[in-house]
Amino acid sequence: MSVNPDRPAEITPEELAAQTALYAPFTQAVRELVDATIRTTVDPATIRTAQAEVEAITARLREEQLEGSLGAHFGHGRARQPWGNTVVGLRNPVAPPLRPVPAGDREGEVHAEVVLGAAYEGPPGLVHGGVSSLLLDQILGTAAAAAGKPGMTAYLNLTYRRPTPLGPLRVEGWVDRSEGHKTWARGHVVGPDGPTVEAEGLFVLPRWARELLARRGDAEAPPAFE
Ligand SMILES: CCCCCCCCCCCCCC(=O)SCCNC(=O)CCNC(=O)[C@H](O)C(C)(C)COP(=O)(O)OP(=O)(O)OC[C@H]1O[C@@H](n2cnc3c(N)ncnc32)[C@H](O)[C@@H]1OP(=O)(O)O
Repeated sequence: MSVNPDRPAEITPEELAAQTALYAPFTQAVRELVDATIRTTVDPATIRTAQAEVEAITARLREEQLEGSLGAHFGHGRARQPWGNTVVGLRNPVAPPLRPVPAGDREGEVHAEVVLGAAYEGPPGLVHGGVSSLLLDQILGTAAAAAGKPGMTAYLNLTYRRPTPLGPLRVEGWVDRSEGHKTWARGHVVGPDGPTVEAEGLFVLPRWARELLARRGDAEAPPAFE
């Protein structure tokens, strides 16, 4: 986790809400810019003008910025905000974003509705296989964390049953079983015609985290990432 000494790790729910209201629409606007960049058919002069405008905005934003990545150092209580995360990050325009919510009745089960547009294309008109893997890694990890057994991905096995079309999709994850610090999770991407990609993965609470918890006498669980 990266730490920015200028920003407090503990912020109030009100400050969290204010930052969410500020950054969520800004990030969405940049996401729209990416989609428009891919799909625009305007004339060459307009492209050059737009490029200069985008470069000017980038320069303005770089006048003040963090060193390194955003990390997940701030939040309220035990909840940390992974706002730079490439799948769920509220401040990351690369994130589709995925918004997993508790669902179903399997252990740790979480679902996320998502619309993947032109930015996530692999084969023409279809979702890139690596993007499906990205979403499944996150949702399986979230399921493990939701079950109170957070961990890092040790392995992730994927079976691509059929092509995944761009457009509206659902991503589901749940815990299959666990033994101590090891949790096996399963999940799939569901398209208009049913599951397209299936995943099975192992999530391990790393040795350093286990040792940290042992030093604290197991009094405190690992941080929860919202
Ligand atoms: C701090 C937690 C973070 C929580 C984040 C929640 C956010 C949710 C969303 C995030 C979603 C996004 C998620 C991401 O993107 S996570 C980013 C992608 N993943 C990584 O970068 C992980 C890199 N690898 C490691 O850090 C360590 O190797 C891990 C953590 C995996 C093991 O750790 P560590 O080296 O310290 O522990 P250990 O050596 O004592 O091994 C422990 C046990 O595990 C067994 N084993 C290990 N590897 C394998 C394997 N490949 N197959 C089968 N078994 C395996 C091993 O045999 C042993 O078993 P046992 O002898 O005890 O029975």
